[in-house]
Amino acid sequence: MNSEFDFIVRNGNLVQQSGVFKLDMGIRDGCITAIEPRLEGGGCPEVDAAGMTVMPGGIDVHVHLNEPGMGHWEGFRTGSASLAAGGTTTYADMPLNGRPPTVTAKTLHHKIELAEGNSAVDYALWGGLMPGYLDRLDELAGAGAIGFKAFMSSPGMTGEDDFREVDDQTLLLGMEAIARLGGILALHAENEEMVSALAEEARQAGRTGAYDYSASRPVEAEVEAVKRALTYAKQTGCRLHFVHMSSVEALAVITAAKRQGMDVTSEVCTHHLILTEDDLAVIGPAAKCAPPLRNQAEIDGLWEALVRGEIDMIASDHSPCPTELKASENFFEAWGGVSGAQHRMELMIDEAYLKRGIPLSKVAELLSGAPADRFGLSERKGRLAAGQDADFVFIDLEHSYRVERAELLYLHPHSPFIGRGIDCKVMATYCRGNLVYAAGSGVPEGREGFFLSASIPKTGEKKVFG
Ligand SMILES: NC(=O)NC(NC(N)=O)C(=O)[O-]
Ligand SMILES: [Zn+2]
Ligand SMILES: [Zn+2]
Repeated sequence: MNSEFDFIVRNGNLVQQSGVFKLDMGIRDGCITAIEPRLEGGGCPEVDAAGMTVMPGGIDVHVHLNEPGMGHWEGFRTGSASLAAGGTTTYADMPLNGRPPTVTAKTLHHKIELAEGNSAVDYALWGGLMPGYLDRLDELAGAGAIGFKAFMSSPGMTGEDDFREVDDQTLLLGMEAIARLGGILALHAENEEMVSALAEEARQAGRTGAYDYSASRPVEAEVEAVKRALTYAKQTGCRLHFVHMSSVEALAVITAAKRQGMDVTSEVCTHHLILTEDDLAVIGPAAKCAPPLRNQAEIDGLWEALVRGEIDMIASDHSPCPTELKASENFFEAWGGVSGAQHRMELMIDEAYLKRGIPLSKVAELLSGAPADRFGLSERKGRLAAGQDADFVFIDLEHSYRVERAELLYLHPHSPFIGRGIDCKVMATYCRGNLVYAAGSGVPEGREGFFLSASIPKTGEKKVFG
């Protein structure tokens, strides 16, 4: 064999920033080294992608895989397998629900050890900002955290050493420190006093159904938290990323801040774009999350904002738990978090492209390109282009199917999307040129996912990988 490539992907419909084009892709040493209408083979193996839509590997910057300590909820093996099956080739794991949370360099390094040999795809790690750990932000940055995450409302775990929300002072000082490091602070933005008071009131009155839960976490709680965080960011110069935005009003506040020149981005989750509180009432606690599912008018508004370019990226916020914790009749008791890692890309292609006519190139930016840019991964990840890692996904746009429990690769196979029809399917996922998922055969045993270490730059500089 005499070829400049290890293999060629032939005749796929490649989703690129400027549109979708029928092209060949040459792969060598895990990278895309050429993209052209017709590549000379020279005898190397070829993968026939005719009829397939080829998306850049998905980048999901918001998942909770729960190791160490909580691997019985979800771990790197099962969580990363579900991501691979969903077309995600890079994920960023949140600093909580593991025990201990990722708030020191030592705990971050321990996570890397646990992921080693178990992660089907590449990954980055968030470090946590919480009270009492302000002086650990430097070491987390040094250990390669992709950014920092804080909760403005309770994260829902009650152990003494568990991750907990920031008080205003920690938030402000944390932003000061993170700005100095040139990092980004990701925020779960809900006003804790409002949501805990409303929850208490509802529980006391015995109002514990789906609509009662949603009403206990109103849009105002989100808007207030976003405004407060932006005030501190203005004072400190800290870059912000708002996770799982659920309301048009909060997004509008973020858009206004961007127009003033603030360095801030927003993420919206698949479930907030697709499911309503009426769905929560029908599906049950499998669809319980915080902020909660809202109504159809809010969803329509979110889609309009997405079309206007006011949503920067889509994440799953995969927050798994044992299925028993989703069984309670009382919506305040059940675990808050949606298992959604496996369907982010399919659902977005189905809803955004097939149903709403949003171009695939735009969908790919929301799923891959924009998160890569924002979190310093775009030298290697995020787009189908020569010089990038060979992370790509074959999508069959002709394949309709229904989500079934038996096909979920989560440790605990529940999802609010069970029973939902989807009009496209991930047929194969490649990470750095390796096949990490194929419909029919699943995820191979060998796990070669890499840790993507972000050395946090001074503001304005580019990140480099370790
Ligand atoms: N402890 C959690 O995993 N919380 C998560 N739960 C949700 N979203 O319901 C989150 O991201 O806030
Ligand atoms: Zn959150
Ligand atoms: Zn989360």
